Amino acid sequence: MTNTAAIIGGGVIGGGWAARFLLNGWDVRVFDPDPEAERKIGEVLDNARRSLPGLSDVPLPPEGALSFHEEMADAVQGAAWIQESVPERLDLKLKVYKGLQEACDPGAIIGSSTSGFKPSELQEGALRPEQIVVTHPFNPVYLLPLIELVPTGANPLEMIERAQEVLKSVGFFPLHVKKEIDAHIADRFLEAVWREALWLVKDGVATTEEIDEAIRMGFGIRWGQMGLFETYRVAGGEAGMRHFMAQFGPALKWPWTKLMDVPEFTDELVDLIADQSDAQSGMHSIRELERIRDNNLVGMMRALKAQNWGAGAVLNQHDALLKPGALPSLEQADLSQPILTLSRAVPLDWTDYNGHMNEAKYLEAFAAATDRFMEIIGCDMEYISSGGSYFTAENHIRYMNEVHAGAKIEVRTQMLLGQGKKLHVFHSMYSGETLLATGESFLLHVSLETRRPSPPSPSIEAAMARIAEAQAGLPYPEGAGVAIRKPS
Ligand SMILES: NC(=O)C1=CN([C@@H]2O[C@H](COP(=O)(O)OP(=O)(O)OC[C@H]3O[C@@H](n4cnc5c(N)ncnc54)[C@H](O)[C@@H]3O)[C@@H](O)[C@H]2O)C=CC1
Ligand SMILES: C[N+](C)(C)CC(=O)CC(=O)[O-]
Repeated sequence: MTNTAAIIGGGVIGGGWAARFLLNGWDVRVFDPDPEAERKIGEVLDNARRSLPGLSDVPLPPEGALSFHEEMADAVQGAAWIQESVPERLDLKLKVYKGLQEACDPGAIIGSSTSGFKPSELQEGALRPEQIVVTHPFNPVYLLPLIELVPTGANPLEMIERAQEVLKSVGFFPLHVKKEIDAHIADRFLEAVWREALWLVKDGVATTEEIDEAIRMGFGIRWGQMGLFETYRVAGGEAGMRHFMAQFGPALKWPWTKLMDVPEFTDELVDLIADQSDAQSGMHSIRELERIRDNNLVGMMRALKAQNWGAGAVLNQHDALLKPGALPSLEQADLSQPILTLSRAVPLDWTDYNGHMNEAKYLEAFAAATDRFMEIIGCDMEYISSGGSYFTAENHIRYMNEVHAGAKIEVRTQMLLGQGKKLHVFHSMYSGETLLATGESFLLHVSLETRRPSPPSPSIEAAMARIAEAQAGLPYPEGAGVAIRKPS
């Protein structure tokens, strides 16, 4: 079966699924009766294209093909994954499964984005209940990794494992919810917080803005990296969770929450909340807020990536899945040409107030290209842990063209000198055929013990000699060896 996904319902969530699959190389076929669906998905895709590819430090596969279909039966033909994201109404979802199961491949996985229905409710009366499973995502689906994967006993183990594999392959973190329950796991928390927040506004204790500050200035950031239990374990000090529970256990019986005591959802309450929300955020359009949200999420997730923690660890695992074949080794590269040493998309957090990639990030990209060149000649992590490495002695960057978030960039590296302890490389950065910048670096091989220059291993010498011989015919690059001229 090809990597084809069918998206049934292309609103906020279906659009996010479409973007996630497309940008990970899947063909996507959409069915949505809304005449505006194509435009709406286009806008979600614009957001996804600027934010998702740069989350990876390796290139994503080439984008898949997107098509829109007038008939649901046509959209699901040949699809390995069918994602249902129609409005949260059980009768509508059941009707949709009936129609699509008559036309789809019996081996295809049918995932439902339902926020709260149990999978057994979705499977009831279905032609093939074993095909249907809850795959509950989080908005924005193209950035957030969590999928609550909720099967029932009707779903074969093989299908659950295949679903996990597909979800991981497009960068998700499938959380297998082993016991079905209304609203799964995460939405139960969101409901509890939402309910309490409605009370606080209704009773005039806090405005919508004050509640948002209470979340984002404190526990919201903390939750994003450690969740609830690990955070509270740390809050218990050296005695950990037991001490935390002893200290705060009694508070559970104090009037700290109203919980199931739901405020009456009157027009007055809706007006109060909506008016406060307009006063808080009405100066931004929804598209602007989506972009602000995406900028922040990308920055936070890439910070977690550097720590290899939480959502950041999931991103690293996805990079590892994509990595094979991304950059050539010494044996694979055409050594007679500058060697491909970096291929990636510009991350959102590399852009600045001028709306383009910041000057400092060119050095970050060239430094990554130098690291890759070191790996190619044999100065990899294993070699470095044996005590040898390179230190950079000098860099010179020329900026020629600007580049924006999401654009694919490549760096090709020519070795100008690789002899003894000296390594002199010239990097050229491209977006397509456009030369964006050049970066020239001079490095010295060092002993990490003495911190002084030292000769490299014979195998590094040999690799450099091979490249020097192969690249001997290349012209000396225009721009190499130059510096900023004295103003005349
Ligand atoms: N919006 C959110 O924050 C989240 C929503 N969900 C769930 O995702 C599902 C979809 O929600 P949203 O995308 O927010 O709703 P939405 O209203 O933005 O999109 C629903 C789409 O389904 C289309 N549709 C209606 N009937 C259809 C049919 N018979 N066949 C195909 N398409 C049809 C509509 O035209 C619309 O484009 C719901 O089950 C919801 O609970 C899950 C996670 C988060
Ligand atoms: C509000 N909601 C129940 C639709 C939320 C979700 O289902 C998940 C999310 O993205 O917050």
